[in-house]
Amino acid sequence: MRRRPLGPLTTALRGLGVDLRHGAREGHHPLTVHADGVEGGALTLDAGQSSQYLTALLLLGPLTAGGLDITVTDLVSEPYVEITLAMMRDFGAEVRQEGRTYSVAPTGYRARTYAVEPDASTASYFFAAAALGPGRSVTVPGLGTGALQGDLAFADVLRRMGAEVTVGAEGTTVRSTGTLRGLTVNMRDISDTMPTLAAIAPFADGPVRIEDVANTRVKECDRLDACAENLRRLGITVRTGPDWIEIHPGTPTGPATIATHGDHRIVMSFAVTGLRTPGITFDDPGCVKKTFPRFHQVFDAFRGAAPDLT
Ligand SMILES: O=C(O)C1=C[C@@H](OP(=O)(O)O)[C@@H](O)[C@H](O)C1
Ligand SMILES: C=C(OP(=O)(O)O)C(=O)O
Repeated sequence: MRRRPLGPLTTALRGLGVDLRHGAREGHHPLTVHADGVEGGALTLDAGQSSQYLTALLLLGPLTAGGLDITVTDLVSEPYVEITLAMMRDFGAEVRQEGRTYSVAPTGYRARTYAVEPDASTASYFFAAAALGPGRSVTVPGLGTGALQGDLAFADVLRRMGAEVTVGAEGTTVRSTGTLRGLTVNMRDISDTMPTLAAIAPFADGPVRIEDVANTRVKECDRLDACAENLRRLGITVRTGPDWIEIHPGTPTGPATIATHGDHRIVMSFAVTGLRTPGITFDDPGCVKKTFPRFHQVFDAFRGAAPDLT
């Protein structure tokens, strides 16, 4: 967490009169906030490195005294803004959007019962495993046409690669067709699934090039470098640039220990590679606890399960 850049959010909060002090390095955790409510007002924000600067401020908006007007100059991971706005409205917030300006009224929130969708980012590992085949199909119920999460679009990427994908009102099914094509894909909106795609990319019949994912370099680890490092350990040819990765077809070869860098998504992604690569182990398998503490048990059961899994 100490590596993660927070500067734009810090600047915005200080501009709103919040007394925020960083404990070690300016613009990084840890931090201390002394506050007695926030008056609100207008601000300009660069969310080109993380949508979480914007969503944090949006969530604050209803709780300010006078409301917030936030004008965004750049933005990544836009579906996370959409899901935040939808959920805020479900809890009684009023947000207007005109172009790149979000105006949040000081309504407060109303408590209610709320059903949380199954996690689409986590589903990506099982969808990717289904696309790898052979003869596999995976259905995730409760994650279908009405889903709010942008990461469900990962299923569209698998469709472009040749998998059979059905998104219905009740859920989503991915089925292998025996074909996995290479492609060039922009993952700016769905970058948490970049490692999932990288991990199955060697099995495609042509290069897989993933573009516009610079912000994956400032996640739990530098995910572009971590994917490249681990694919190379498995004997795969990989090229990377500031915001892209290109993975060439090949047969990943173990045994190999995946360098996880403490990142849950690196473990879960390379577990999918492990379905077709004997001898993959992890230097820190337990780091999946961030989002999926029982991942290894569930994935082992999946590995041995019937080919049609719900
Ligand atoms: O709002 C959120 O919970 C998230 C927003 C995205 O982050 P960035 O906008 O920082 O890319 C996403 O990658 C992250 O996993 C979760
Ligand atoms: C929460 C995640 O990402 P971030 O570190 O961007 O919050 C995640 O990868 O699940």
